[in-house]
Order: sequence, then C-alpha cells, then structure tokens
Amino acid sequence: MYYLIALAIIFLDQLTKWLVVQYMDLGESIPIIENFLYLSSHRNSGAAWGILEGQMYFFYIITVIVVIGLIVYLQKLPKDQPWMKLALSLMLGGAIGNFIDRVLHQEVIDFINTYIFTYDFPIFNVADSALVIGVGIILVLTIMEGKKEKELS
Ligand SMILES: CCC[C@@H]1OC(=O)[C@@H](C)C[C@H](C)CCCCC(=O)CCC[C@@H](CC)/C=C/C=C(\COC)CC[C@@H](O)[C@@H](O)C[C@H](O)CNC1=O
Repeated sequence: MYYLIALAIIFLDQLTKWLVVQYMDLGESIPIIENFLYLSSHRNSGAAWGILEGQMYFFYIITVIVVIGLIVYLQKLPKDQPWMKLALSLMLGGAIGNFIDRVLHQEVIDFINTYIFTYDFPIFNVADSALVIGVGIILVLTIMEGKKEKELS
C-alpha cells in the first residue's frame, strides 16, 4: 500500500520535470508569487547545493544503498507505525525520482525556486520535497518518541 505513495511521488516528480523540460527553456524563470516563489528551469549534476558536482557513480551507489535500506526498513516495520511508513515511502519515491534523472540525463531537473526572506534557497523539485518532508517526519517522530520515554522513565 505504501508503495503506491512512492509510485505517486515518482509519477508526480517525473511528470513535473517532463513539463518543465517540454515547456520551459533552460534558465527561464516564471514568477508565481513575486519575491517568493518562481518556476525556474535549472539543472544540477550534484546533490543539495550542487555539492559533489558530476560524481554520478557516487550518487548511484548512495541512492541504491538508500533505496534498499528504505525497502528493507519498510518491510520490517510493524503495522502500527503509519507515520513512519509514510515518511519512508516519501523518501523512497524522492530518491527514485532523482535517480531516474541521474541515470537518464546525468543531472537532476530542478524548478521550484523559492526566496526564503532574501535568501535565494537552491532550486529544487518534487523528489527533493518528498525527501525533505520524509526526513522531517522521521525527525518529529524521533523527538516525540524521546519525549514519551522521558515521561515514562
Ligand atoms: C533533498 C536531498 C537532496 C537530494 O538527495 C538525493 O537525491 C538523495 C536520494 C541521493 C543523494 C546523492 C544523497 C543525499 C545527499 C544529502 C544531501 O544532499 C544533503 C541534503 C540535506 C537536506 C536536508 C534533508 C537539505 C535540502 C536541500 C535541498 C532540498 O530543498 C527542498 C536543496 C536541493 C537542491 O540543491 C537541488 O538542486 C538538489 C537536486 O535536486 C538533487 N537532489 C538531491 O541530491
């Protein structure tokens, strides 16, 4: 069931990237909300903030490890942890979404360009959003778990 969430993320990610490639020129920027949100067609052959630019084999290896880890973890999780399963499914979809780009184009297509206050946050995509949301949910669950244990002890 949670694999459907991962598939939905992959489909949404690849669809949005296809639309950007189809209807936008590289470097083109369309303002959605002035000074806050723009659609900017961008490519990144690195990871976040363009780190390790061009190290495709490193990215393939890391992504395969991440994907296998997520699948094993998803299989092992007991039924009563829906939030954890959601987080892992989001990360699985995000990791595969960027992996497809890296295998097909040796770079990742990015287009969500936000200005958080004056800081021009790196341009990202649906896959990155799913990854960061998945990481965020796991962080929240871990903090909540820690608080619960403290109350019990
Ligand atoms: C989101 C992980 C990045 C994603 O990792 C992936 O694919 C994984 C599955 C495979 C990587 C090879 C391994 C993880 C590297 C970890 C990393 O990099 C530190 C991340 C910290 C993170 C806090 C959790 C910050 C967030 C940043 C950004 C996302 O903001 C929403 C900016 C995204 C833009 O720089 C955009 O150009 C990136 C481009 O799309 C390629 N994306 C990737 O490499």
